[in-house]
Amino acid sequence: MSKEIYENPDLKKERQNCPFNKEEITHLLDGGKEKTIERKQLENYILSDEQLKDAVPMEYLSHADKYAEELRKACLLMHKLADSPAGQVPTLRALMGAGLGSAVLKEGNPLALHYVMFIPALMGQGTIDQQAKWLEKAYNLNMIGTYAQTELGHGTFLRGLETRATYDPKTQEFILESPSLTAYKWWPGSLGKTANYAVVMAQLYTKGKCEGTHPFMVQLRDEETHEPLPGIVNMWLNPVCISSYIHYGTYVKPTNSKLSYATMVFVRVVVCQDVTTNLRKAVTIATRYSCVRRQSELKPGDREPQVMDYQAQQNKLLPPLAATFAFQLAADHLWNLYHTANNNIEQGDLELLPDLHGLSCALKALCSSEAANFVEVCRQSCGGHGYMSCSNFPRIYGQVTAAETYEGENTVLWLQVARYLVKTRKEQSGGLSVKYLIGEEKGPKTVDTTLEGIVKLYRRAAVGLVDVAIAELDKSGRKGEAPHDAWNHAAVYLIKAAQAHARLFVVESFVDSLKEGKLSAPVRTVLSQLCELFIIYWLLERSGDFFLCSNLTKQDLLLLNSKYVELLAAIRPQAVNLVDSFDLRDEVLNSPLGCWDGNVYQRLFDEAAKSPLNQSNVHESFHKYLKPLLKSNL
Ligand SMILES: CC/C=C\C/C=C\C/C=C\C/C=C\C/C=C\CCCC(=O)SCCNC(=O)CCNC(=O)[C@H](O)C(C)(C)COP(=O)(O)OP(=O)(O)OC[C@H]1O[C@@H](n2cnc3c(N)ncnc32)[C@H](O)[C@@H]1OP(=O)(O)O
Ligand SMILES: Cc1cc2nc3c(=O)[nH]c(=O)nc-3n(C[C@H](O)[C@H](O)[C@H](O)COP(=O)(O)OP(=O)(O)OC[C@H]3O[C@@H](n4cnc5c(N)ncnc54)[C@H](O)[C@@H]3O)c2cc1C
Repeated sequence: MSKEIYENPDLKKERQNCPFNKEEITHLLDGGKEKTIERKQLENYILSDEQLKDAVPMEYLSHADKYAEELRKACLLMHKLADSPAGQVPTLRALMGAGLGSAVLKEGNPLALHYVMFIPALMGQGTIDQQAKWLEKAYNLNMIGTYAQTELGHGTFLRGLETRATYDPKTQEFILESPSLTAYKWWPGSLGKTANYAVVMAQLYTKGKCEGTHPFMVQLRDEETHEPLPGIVNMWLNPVCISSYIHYGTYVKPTNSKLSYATMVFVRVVVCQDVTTNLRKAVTIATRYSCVRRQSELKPGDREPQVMDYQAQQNKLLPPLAATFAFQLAADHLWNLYHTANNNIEQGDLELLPDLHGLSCALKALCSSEAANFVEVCRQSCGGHGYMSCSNFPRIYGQVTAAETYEGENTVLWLQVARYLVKTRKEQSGGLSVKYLIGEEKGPKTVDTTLEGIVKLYRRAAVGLVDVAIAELDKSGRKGEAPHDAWNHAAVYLIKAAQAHARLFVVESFVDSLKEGKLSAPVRTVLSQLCELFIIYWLLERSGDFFLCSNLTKQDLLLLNSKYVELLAAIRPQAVNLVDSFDLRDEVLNSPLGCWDGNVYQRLFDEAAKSPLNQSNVHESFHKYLKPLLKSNL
């Protein structure tokens, strides 16, 4: 007799009469039906392996045991690569990020940097000969690498890195040294115990002149014993410069000194997708839980309502739900730009490099900061149970908020974006994503609150805030301030302009994707509602920017507020169906609050029972500490 599959009755009701085809949205997010089939096959292949399951919850292991357990599984995953039904690269991409990878490696992947930065650095900056020598070794895992750039004293200011690589023309060797404590490489993932090689970013000195930061391949540990090589702590020998800038002792300048920063651009691009995956997990957990959880009294005398029926809860969860689509579509556009720019750069055409740098900084800073804020809202929307470690919100939040710092601290990246915007606006020249800055904004300044009218408002704010920042810079200049002081004193305006640019890109990506996409009418309807909700939400959150830069009136704002709450009510009935469309397996969500069946309370109880403290009625510490205290009559 087949066991009746439990489904929480409220969730069951939420799923009845779904007006759109969930699979159509799943395919849209996966990149097509074939990609969905491939993903599901890969998930089955990985998640069915009993050796990849945790015997005990990771939170109850020691630091060293956590490391060992994650390394065991990471190595097992690499052995499974060869037989993966999805092929090596799609499998690696799935295993490195917040999706399938985090379902197995909950504390992090000790081999992530090898694939996310070490190999991309070789591919992006190594010469053909160097790639021939190292790439096969790296792909075959005959070496494990990391990307060692950040030092104790410097992470942001790369021109201030202290590690030096001095070229000795006599021996044709580079001598790498960390001249001070603050020069010690600090933070690189896998550097502590896992990697035996590293791409080390160091200041290149040749003929007594500093030529700036360059990447060097350095062996860290003996390939057999894994012991650190002699002098590894403060002196590294035999590094090799990864790039072809030293010809017979003479330094040959690269076509663009920033090409050595290319690896960071790649990670900024993939981070946008990764934080979006984490946000999808958080929204799914919070939405399903909010339809299972019944609390308080909405209508006097009635049964306790689903907390999702409170407008306040819809206001918490539906904007992040909409954001998952907005960020995914924007990240897809950025990924396409990355490939176009990279192909051009390989042909020596660097024209798109500033656009790629500007946009990757903007989107990485926006998606990571917005996702971190939204994940925290999702956590809070689940009350006390959202605070539990087993809810998975603490881990999801930790992963997303880290992305606000790594790969370029967000504030610093916003200022990079502002530099690019001010230059484009002043020089009236620029590439893809800043066309709106070239020439004057055309059309009437009157406001219409249609979708197109709202997009025009975003464009006005993006242009207007750049002009406000430029006016501040010019004002400081007229007062005789040096450019660097004027820049520092305009930072608040510059960052606002950068953020408005990033929001415009996301809004236009969302709107354009709906225009271009081949969608069924029901899917187009629900995605259009999400799009309109999201762009009004952001406008209401940042209304000051729009008042400053357009003819937006109080009446317009009141109208948009009404439209916003109408959209909350319109989307509410489809919230569970929309998160079901993400097709995130319970193992990927890894949360008793978000499971498909909604059996929340039993799962919470089962999780609590796993705690070592719940294996006995009285813990031994009672007799050691508490009992003596109780008897001490203080
Ligand atoms: C197989 C796997 C595939 C996929 C993976 C799947 C999932 C992965 C998911 C997630 C990732 C998983 C794990 C990742 C975990 C951890 C990774 C984190 C690793 C790190 O943190 S590595 C260290 C990162 N560090 C930084 O980012 C440092 C930030 N600082 C800088 O970048 C620079 O200092 C700076 C840009 C802030 C300033 O540099 P500068 O002072 O040299 O330049 P200026 O400001 O003076 O500008 C001069 C000029 O140069 C232009 N410029 C600057 N940077 C770039 C660039 N990168 N590209 C192009 N152009 C650049 C700038 O615009 C100026 O131009 P202008 O014309 O003169 O104005
Ligand atoms: C989880 C994680 C993983 C990491 N992995 C790696 C890795 O694998 N390899 C690696 O090399 N590094 C790695 N890092 C380091 C990371 O790249 C740096 O922490 C990051 O670049 C920020 O630099 P910082 O720590 O020096 O911060 P700082 O730049 O010192 O930031 C401190 C404050 O100073 C402000 N600030 C700095 N410069 C400016 C400016 N010009 N204008 C205005 N404000 C400014 C910042 O906004 C911030 O508020 C990792 C970090 C984390 C958190």
